Amino acid sequence: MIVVTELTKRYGRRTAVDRLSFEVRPGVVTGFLGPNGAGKSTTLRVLLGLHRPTSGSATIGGRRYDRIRRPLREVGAVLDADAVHPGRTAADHLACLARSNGLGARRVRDVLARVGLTDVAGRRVGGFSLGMRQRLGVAAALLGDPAVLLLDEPVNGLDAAGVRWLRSTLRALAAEGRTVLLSSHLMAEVALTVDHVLVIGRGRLLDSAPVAALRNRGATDVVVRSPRAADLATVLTGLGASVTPGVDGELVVVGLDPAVVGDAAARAAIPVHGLTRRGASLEDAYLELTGAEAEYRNEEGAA
Ligand SMILES: Nc1ncnc2c1ncn2[C@@H]1O[C@H](COP(=O)(O)OP(=O)(O)OP(=O)(O)O)[C@@H](O)[C@H]1O
Repeated sequence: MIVVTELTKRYGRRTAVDRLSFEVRPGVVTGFLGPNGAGKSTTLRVLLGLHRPTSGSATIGGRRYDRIRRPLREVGAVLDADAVHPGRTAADHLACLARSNGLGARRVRDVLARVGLTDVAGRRVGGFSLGMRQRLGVAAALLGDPAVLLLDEPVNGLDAAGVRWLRSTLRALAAEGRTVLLSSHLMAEVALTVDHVLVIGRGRLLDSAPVAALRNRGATDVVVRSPRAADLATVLTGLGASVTPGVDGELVVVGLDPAVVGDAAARAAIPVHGLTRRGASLEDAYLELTGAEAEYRNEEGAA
């Protein structure tokens, strides 16, 4: 469990994090979202004891990071995929970390296997692709078998296979009861990976919600296809919907649930060949939340 309470962090006159409070629960993957400069990395750095808070607190398992006796066994972090000496092999890098944290060689083998790097364990990290370096970062974070995982922009630069791998790995780690928090500035990047999102802007919490709730918040359309589209349009308009005809007998219906559309077609004996809810994208909901922040930044950029 991660608990951030009234956390403020200032760098000189710039307030990076502004009285931020939130909790991250175990068992689910939580996304920490916000536009560039929103304060995500700063918050993670405070959580990891790399920066001191100006005020407020940030704890992991009830303790500040610097009070945790064996940090690697409590919290694993993936901050920067390039923070590994390029001349070292993957196995050496992990073995060194394990030794300095009192962990056995067995753990190195286990985490290499878990992230699928066993076959390249003896290769120098300098020759690794970004995806392989990200895997190595996750392996290092898992060395101490921690209950909490923090990942800063882990999806950045990964290809489709890498994203899929990360998604299933993080989901599996959460399913084991771990607390998993990953940051991103793009909703689309993490929409399929996270269960819950914390959205921040200008250092403040804008929202904390399950992804499903955020998805349902925006307006939704129903797309229905029928060989008698014109008749169906008349029926649906009669029920108060706004109906826009598309191609191939498709109608875009606003103002009715899919069930109501299907039932109305059945009552009128109009065949339906397709019926789908087209949700406002999560990205839309996210942009709406962070819109004011983006405007502020654009003005700042223009100035
Ligand atoms: N060490 C620092 N010294 C001064 N200002 C900093 C420092 N670190 C961050 N900031 C400022 O604090 C604000 C928040 O930055 P932070 O890196 O936490 O945002 P972020 O949400 O992680 O952004 P990004 O998605 O771009 O990584 C920004 O305005 C940034 O310029």
